[in-house]
Amino acid sequence: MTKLGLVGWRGMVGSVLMQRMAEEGDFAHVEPFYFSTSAAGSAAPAFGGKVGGVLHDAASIDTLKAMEIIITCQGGDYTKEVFPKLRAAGWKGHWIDAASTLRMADDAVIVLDPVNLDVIKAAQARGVNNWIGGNCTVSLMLMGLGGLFRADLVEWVSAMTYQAASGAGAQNMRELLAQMGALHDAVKAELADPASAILDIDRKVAATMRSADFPTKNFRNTPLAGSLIPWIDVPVADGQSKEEWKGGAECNKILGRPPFRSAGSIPIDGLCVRIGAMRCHSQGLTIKLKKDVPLADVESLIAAANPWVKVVPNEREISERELTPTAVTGTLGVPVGRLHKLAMGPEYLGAFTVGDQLLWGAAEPLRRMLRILLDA
Ligand SMILES: NC(=O)C1=CN([C@@H]2O[C@H](COP(=O)(O)OP(=O)(O)OC[C@H]3O[C@@H](n4cnc5c(N)ncnc54)[C@H](OP(=O)(O)O)[C@@H]3O)[C@@H](O)[C@H]2O)C=CC1
Ligand SMILES: N[C@@H](CC(=O)OP(=O)(O)O)C(=O)O
Repeated sequence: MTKLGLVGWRGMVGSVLMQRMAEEGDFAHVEPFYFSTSAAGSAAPAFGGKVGGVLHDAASIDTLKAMEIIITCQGGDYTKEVFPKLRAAGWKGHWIDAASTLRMADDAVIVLDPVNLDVIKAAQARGVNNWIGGNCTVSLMLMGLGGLFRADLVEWVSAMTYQAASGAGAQNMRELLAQMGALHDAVKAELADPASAILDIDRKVAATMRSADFPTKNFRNTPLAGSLIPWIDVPVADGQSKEEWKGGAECNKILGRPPFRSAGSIPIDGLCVRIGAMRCHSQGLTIKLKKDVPLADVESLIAAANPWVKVVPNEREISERELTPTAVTGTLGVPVGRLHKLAMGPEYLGAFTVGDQLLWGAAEPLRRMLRILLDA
């Protein structure tokens, strides 16, 4: 039975991964070894009905070296610290990682098999053994639009994102809820009085958001509830944030295209914005098609690309019901809607897509890569 090392299994992404592995019966195919950066020696969990013994030290290269496959959701600092030492010690096993650290490395593949199984298979044949999950926004956009890329119809894409608090981490999700609670508390009495003036309520809400007591530590001192944050991650070149840069860089790599901004790559760019959703990222997309393709054909191509994408008719009621974070959260479905040709011309397509940032955005591509390796 394949020895599988699990690192970061109790974090937010790791917990979603464990839940999905249990649901899909993946533990039946492996001998799991659980690692910890904080509690080595304590009892390991028993996901999938398999008792895992004790927690191993996630910094122990000797123990990690005995694994045939390691999946880590521990984060980039862990990868930076441990991965080079493990390879330097001669470890030849498969490394599956949620962190961005190794994504653009030449000897690593960004995995999203419903979109790039061909790239994964070719890499397996070359002996690649570093398999990295893509950025959540990127993976969710490609799950939605994969059919158009596969048909080579996309000249460029502009993605305007509406990213959930979960992308910033578990503490940020908590802080968003604390902010919502603080805003409600500030105007509770006025809300209970139907005769109160809405502009007084609004003034109090704005004052609460701007007050020094408002809980904003995790969001870099910026309120999110009742507002938004038009910057995600650090600045990079050309006026972009790193999250925006990942759109172009990672999409092209996932699709097996030349590097972003070089000949043959697809320009993909836009603005990434944090909003007060819990764990679903949404994206408003402008797509320049290579030619005028009838809308019905566009819809068929999108719908046929994978079993999880679903075209939502461009109608008000169904869009309000099915094309929202509330409808999608906790599911593997990737609805794509608002599909219509834009006023700029018949090659310009408007679209809106929503996806769970912790499932297809993080855990699911890793889980599926594990199965590809186990089934090889
Ligand atoms: N959040 C996201 O949207 C995405 C994250 N990623 C990547 O995954 C990495 C992990 O992200 P995420 O899961 O959000 O990180 P978490 O902070 O939830 O978990 C990371 C680690 O923190 C330790 N930890 C300390 N206190 C707790 C606690 N109270 N509950 C659970 N774990 C705790 C655990 O390590 P230990 O058990 O060893 O103590 C855990 O494995 C990120 O750094 C990023 O690289 C990738 C895609 C999306
Ligand atoms: N940066 C993403 C989440 C994330 O972890 O991305 P990456 O895996 O590329 O570091 C967000 O804030 O929504």
